[in-house]
Amino acid sequence: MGATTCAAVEEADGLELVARLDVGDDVAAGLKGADVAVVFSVPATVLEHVLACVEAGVHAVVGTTGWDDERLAAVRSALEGSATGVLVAPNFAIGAVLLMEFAAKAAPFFESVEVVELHHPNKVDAPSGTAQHTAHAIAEARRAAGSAPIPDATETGLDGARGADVEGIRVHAVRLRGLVAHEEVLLGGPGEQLTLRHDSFDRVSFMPGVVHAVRTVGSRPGLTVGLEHYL
Ligand SMILES: NC(=O)C1=CN([C@@H]2O[C@H](COP(=O)(O)OP(=O)(O)OC[C@H]3O[C@@H](n4cnc5c(N)ncnc54)[C@H](OP(=O)(O)O)[C@@H]3O)[C@@H](O)[C@H]2O)C=CC1
Ligand SMILES: O=C(O)C1=N[C@H](C(=O)O)C[C@H](O)C1
Repeated sequence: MGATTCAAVEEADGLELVARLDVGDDVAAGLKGADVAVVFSVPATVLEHVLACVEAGVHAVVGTTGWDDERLAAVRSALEGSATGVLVAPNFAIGAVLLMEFAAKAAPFFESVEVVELHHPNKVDAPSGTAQHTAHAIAEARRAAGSAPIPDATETGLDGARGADVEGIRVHAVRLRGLVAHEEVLLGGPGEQLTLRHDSFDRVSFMPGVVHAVRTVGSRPGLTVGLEHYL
């Protein structure tokens, strides 16, 4: 993602690539002269990198996954009283953002909803950040609508066979050579099924969203989670 992002920024009107940082580089020194940093590193170091951006007053567009409430709270707290903006977006593909919105809209109308994410086998985290964001959006929509719990989604007694439980939504992770990044949301009711699917066949699919975020983050102080808030 780092290399694809650098190429996209170099091609984008009005943007200038001022540095590329990799493992071992001095992040604080690399941020000098930058307005915005784009972060696609690894879950283990992403918080440290984002806090370095906040400390330097550099806006951050963050694609790295593996976030939890505690780490997001640390970013929020570092940003208090600051004009700096941070966007943490689990997926920059416009189609994936729309899939999440469509899934949340449809979720209260079906008895059962499950999420299947499918990725290349080099992915280090599971379930994907996108699948977790999707499950949270579905759970929130069902709560708001007063939907009943999904049958057979919690306390199944079938550990390892029914995927992860994310807020009462079952999320399944497939890792397969040849795949890039894909997600399906399956919604079932008596006698019918709705399937929503998004496929990223190439990493260029994330670039329009990344470039839009780079152009927008400076006008959005504080922490934003999800590209949908910038569209
Ligand atoms: N939000 C979105 O739309 C997308 C998000 N992602 C997420 O982005 C992240 C990166 O994905 P991807 O590019 O495929 O993964 P890669 O493994 O290809 O890249 C990770 C990069 O981080 C570097 N890195 C590792 N440790 C450090 C460190 N301590 N400091 C700085 N850099 C480090 C790696 O360097 P080296 O190779 O030298 O180890 C590598 O260049 C993942 O969390 C993934 O889920 C991916 C695609 C889209
Ligand atoms: O690691 C990946 O490749 C991807 N990671 C993100 C995620 O975890 O959701 C976004 C996309 O699915 C590609």
